[in-house]
Amino acid sequence: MRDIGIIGVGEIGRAIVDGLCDGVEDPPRIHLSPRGARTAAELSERHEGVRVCAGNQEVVDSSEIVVIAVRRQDRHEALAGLKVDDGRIVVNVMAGVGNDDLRRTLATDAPLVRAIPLPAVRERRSVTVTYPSHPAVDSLFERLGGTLPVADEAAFDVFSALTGTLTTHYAYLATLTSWAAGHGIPPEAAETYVRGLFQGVGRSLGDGTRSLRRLAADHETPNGSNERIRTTWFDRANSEALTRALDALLADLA
Ligand SMILES: NC(=O)C1=CN([C@@H]2O[C@H](COP(=O)(O)OP(=O)(O)OC[C@H]3O[C@@H](n4cnc5c(N)ncnc54)[C@H](OP(=O)(O)O)[C@@H]3O)[C@@H](O)[C@H]2O)C=CC1
Repeated sequence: MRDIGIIGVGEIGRAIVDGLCDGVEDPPRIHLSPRGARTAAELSERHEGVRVCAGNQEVVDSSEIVVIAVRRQDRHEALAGLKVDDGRIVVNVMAGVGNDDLRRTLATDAPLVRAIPLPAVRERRSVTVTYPSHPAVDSLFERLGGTLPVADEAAFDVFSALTGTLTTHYAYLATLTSWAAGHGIPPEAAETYVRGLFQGVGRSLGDGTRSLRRLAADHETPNGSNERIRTTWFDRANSEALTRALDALLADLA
């Protein structure tokens, strides 16, 4: 696919453009919506094949694949009245917006594919969940780190809920850092140390030969400090609270 359009040029729109273009020998032509003007202008200056359109209809008319990346609450304003003929392929990255909902808004018979690109598509290092599988869309996300097509929209929503846990992970690390700083460790030293510790965790996650339970056990001395924090803080009540929060998120996404 040579022509890709993006309606909604914010965080995730920008990550997709950078992933498709940065250091790529033969990048696609990319057509951006005018809103998010500063980001759109910056991207079109930085990448040769990227241009800003006069309006959202021009994005659609110029593109074989159109990525919809506005916030959920902005979708009607952004999309109502657009004409999307059946020959285009629409990629819906809006969290919590099902394809039925989007089809009503766009009133089109064009193929609609849901996708969950994450910011790491910028470095082409993130696997993108898609539903339903479509060869052109799957090959687009292959270029950005990989594609994981799933069997139905219910499975898609489960993966979508999982992606809602990322910033909690950063907040957890920030809390560890603040705790150490509260005990007199210079904040910078605390943060550098915590980042290093969990970069090690990231590397060990790359070892697919060990299950997550195995990795936890391998890092734990019986009756040691790790076992103590796991069993006294991440205890059954905490784990169940997390499960309930995920269930509630899933219910809202579905
Ligand atoms: N951030 C992430 O990691 C992920 C986000 N998503 C989904 O992607 C979507 C966008 O998220 P994110 O990039 O974080 O949000 P941002 O707020 O960063 O970007 C949304 C963009 O949409 C633009 N916009 C608003 N109204 C219109 C319109 N009428 N026509 C064209 N563009 C418009 C906004 O412009 P302006 O600034 O002028 O308002 C803004 O640039 C959401 O639905 C989210 O659920 C999905 C996966 C991951």
